Amino acid sequence: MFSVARERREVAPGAVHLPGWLAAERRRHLVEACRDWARGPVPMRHTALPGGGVMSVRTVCVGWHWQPYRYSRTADDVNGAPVAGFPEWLAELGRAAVTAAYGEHGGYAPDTALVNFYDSAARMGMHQDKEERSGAPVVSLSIGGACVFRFGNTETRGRPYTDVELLSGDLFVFGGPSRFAYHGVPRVLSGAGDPAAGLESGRLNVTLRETGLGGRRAAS
Ligand SMILES: O=C(O)CCC(=O)C(=O)O
Ligand SMILES: [Fe+2]
Repeated sequence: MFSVARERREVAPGAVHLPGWLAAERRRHLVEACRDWARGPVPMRHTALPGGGVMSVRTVCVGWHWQPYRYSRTADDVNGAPVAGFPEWLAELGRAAVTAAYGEHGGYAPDTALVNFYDSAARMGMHQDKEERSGAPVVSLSIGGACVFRFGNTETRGRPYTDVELLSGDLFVFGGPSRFAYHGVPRVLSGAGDPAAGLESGRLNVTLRETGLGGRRAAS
């Protein structure tokens, strides 16, 4: 079969795409962890938006709970439960990811993860990740069906932007001058999942961030 080589690419200054970074074993482990987090103490749900709608992706958070547009330790817009602890292995994975992107991790200490599940119809509009009080990079890990990831600029939701295809195992890190760039997922391209990683259908995306909000909550 003819295949197009996918290589490391700096999409914008500080925004790096590393195709196929997560090996099968790590993908499997991450899928299993996401399944555990989705079971509770806070269930995976469609986040309610202030305008009355809901997001099409389903989300569960680790370390800190994100709701539009703040972080808290309890899932006040879901069931009020304390969010699952942020495990050390996930922080280590984040440091390895930043090192892979930039050559060093600079003491990266992520303390929250947003786990998003996309079915074939789900999408995410252009937004900034800006509730964090830290300029540390965002680490984005994708597993499952391919999607179009749109990475833009820090000024507007519109052009210029670059559309990147994210496949299972891809890493995307955005920091430095790109940390507060608008980005989104205009469409999912495949509902195939990643059966080798234990994901039968859909797409999982995990973003790691430093909230800058205080001490880490240890996993129990
Ligand atoms: O699903 C993705 O690739 C991006 C997710 C995202 O931007 C977010 O959770 O803030
Ligand atoms: Fe985001």
